[in-house]
Order: sequence, then C-alpha cells, then structure tokens
Amino acid sequence: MATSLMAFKSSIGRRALEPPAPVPIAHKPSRSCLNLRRTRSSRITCDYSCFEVRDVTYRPPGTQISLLSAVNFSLPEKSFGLIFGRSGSGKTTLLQLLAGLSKPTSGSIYIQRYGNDGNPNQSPEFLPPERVGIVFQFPERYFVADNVLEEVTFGWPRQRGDLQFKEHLALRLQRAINWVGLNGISLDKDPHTLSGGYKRRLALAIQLVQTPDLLILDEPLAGLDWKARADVVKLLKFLKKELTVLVVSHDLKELATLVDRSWRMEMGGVLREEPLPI
Ligand SMILES: Nc1ncnc2c1ncn2[C@@H]1O[C@H](COP(=O)(O)OP(=O)(O)OP(=O)(O)O)[C@@H](O)[C@H]1O
Repeated sequence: MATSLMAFKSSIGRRALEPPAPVPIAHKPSRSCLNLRRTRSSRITCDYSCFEVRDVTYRPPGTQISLLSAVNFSLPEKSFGLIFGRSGSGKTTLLQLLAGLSKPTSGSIYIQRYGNDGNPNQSPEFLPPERVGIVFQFPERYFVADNVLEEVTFGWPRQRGDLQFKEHLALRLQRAINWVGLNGISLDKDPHTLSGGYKRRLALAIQLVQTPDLLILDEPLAGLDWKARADVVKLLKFLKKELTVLVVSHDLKELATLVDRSWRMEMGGVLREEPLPI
C-alpha cells in the first residue's frame, strides 16, 4: 500500500472526521444496561453511564444494500463487550459507525447516564468520535513514523503551545506508554522492528493518548503467536478497569474470561445478544 494511503488509514483511526448524528428526542430507559450493572456488583452505589446503540441501520451511500439491520445494544462503562459472527456479517461496519468513520442511515448512538434507581437522570449525549479510540485489524500495517515517539504523537498539534499544554500532552503520553507496558522500550526505536505483541501495544498506546472513553478493537489477537496473544489478553484485562472496551473477534475462548456481554452478528447485519458458544 502506498505510504500516503497508509498515513490516511492510520490517521482516520486517530481523530474525528464527521459530526455526530442527532441525539434521539424520545428515549426509553435501557433496563438491560441496569441488569448488567447488577450482575457485576451486588449493590449499585453510584450513577453510571452506558454506550447505547438504538435501531441503527446502515446502507452505504449510493447503494441499496443494507449492511446493518436495526441494531440495538447497550454497554455500561468499564465493561467488556464482544461481538462475534461469520465473516461478512457486518461486524466491522458497526465498529466504523461507532467510531464516527461513517454515519448511520438511521438510528442513534449515544451515551446515557443513569441514577441509582436505573432511570436516566439526564438527556442522552452524543458520542463524539474523539471519545472513541479504534484499533483496526493488523494495525501495524498502518504505522507511518520512523520511531515510537513520532508514531504515538502523529497528528498532535505542532504549533507552539504554552508550557501547561505541553505538560498535559507529556502526561498523556507517559500514561499511555505505562498502561500498555511500552516503558521498557526506547522511544527512538523503529516501530517496524518491534515484536508482534509490542506492535499491538504501540497501536493501543496511539489510541490511549487520546484518552478515549470507549476503546474498540477489531480482531486484536489476529496474526499473533501464543505468547503475544496471552500478553494482549492480559493487557485488555487491565484496560477494562480503566475504560469501556468493545471487541470484534473470532478468538472466543481466549477472551472469554474478560467478557461481560456478548452478541452474535448474523448475516445481513442482525445483532442478537447471546452467550459465547464455547
Ligand atoms: N461500502 C460498501 N459497499 C457495499 N458493500 C460493503 C461495503 N462495505 C462493506 N461491504 C460488505 O458488507 C458486508 C459486511 O462487511 P464487514 O467487513 O462489516 O463484515 P465483517 O463481519 O466484519 O467480516 P470479517 O469478519 O471478514 O471482517 C460484506 O459483505 C462486505 O463486502
């Protein structure tokens, strides 16, 4: 792939391109979101929020083909959701809508805050694309920089900011590097010379510096050896404590211990909540 195209593909995973879809006017409380909170903690002690997808359909512009058919689901904050299903069923298409890379043809994607009683306690909010980080399948194919530091900070503002702003960026960088366990690696290292597992850590760090609320990963274990796969699973277990994670994967057994909620995507873009078939 030409370098310029690689840079473009990489950059679309790093920043928002399109304005968010309108927030629904009439909103029904999501009981399923509350139920999941109850199973994760016997006593609900504070407000919480859920990422919610309501009646989302998608038809690529200029076509008559519906790739997603009235998709509905909720994912509470700091939980781990997994979508599985046959190749070509529409999983990646759904992730792209959540990341704001395409707009739903109809339906809405938003964040809803709930009170202790399980009822919404404020109006639904847009899910702005800058609050979503997406790691594509084989993210290392889209690395563009000559060293780790430039790869992580690609797309950051280059103009002279004040000291406070620079300190803020430096803290974000340090936190992301620590979270993914890249602190033992020189920031001067060429990203292409890293091992498979470290390349995935770097791809995660690129998203985490943006401090997303929702982290989306498309086949995070694909193409890795057994040790790197185990490392990535361990890392996702840690990240789940810090933010909400939504994964598309065929590697159900390896991810099973992390999963709070799972859905099968059926051909034609029909999503159904279903336990993992393992
Ligand atoms: N812009 C488009 N126009 C027409 N069809 C499309 C477009 N984008 C994707 N498709 C088709 O939509 C279907 C769903 O694709 P998608 O990549 O979302 O599936 P998937 O479930 O993620 O598959 P995989 O597991 O192989 O990644 C496929 O048949 C694909 O060819």
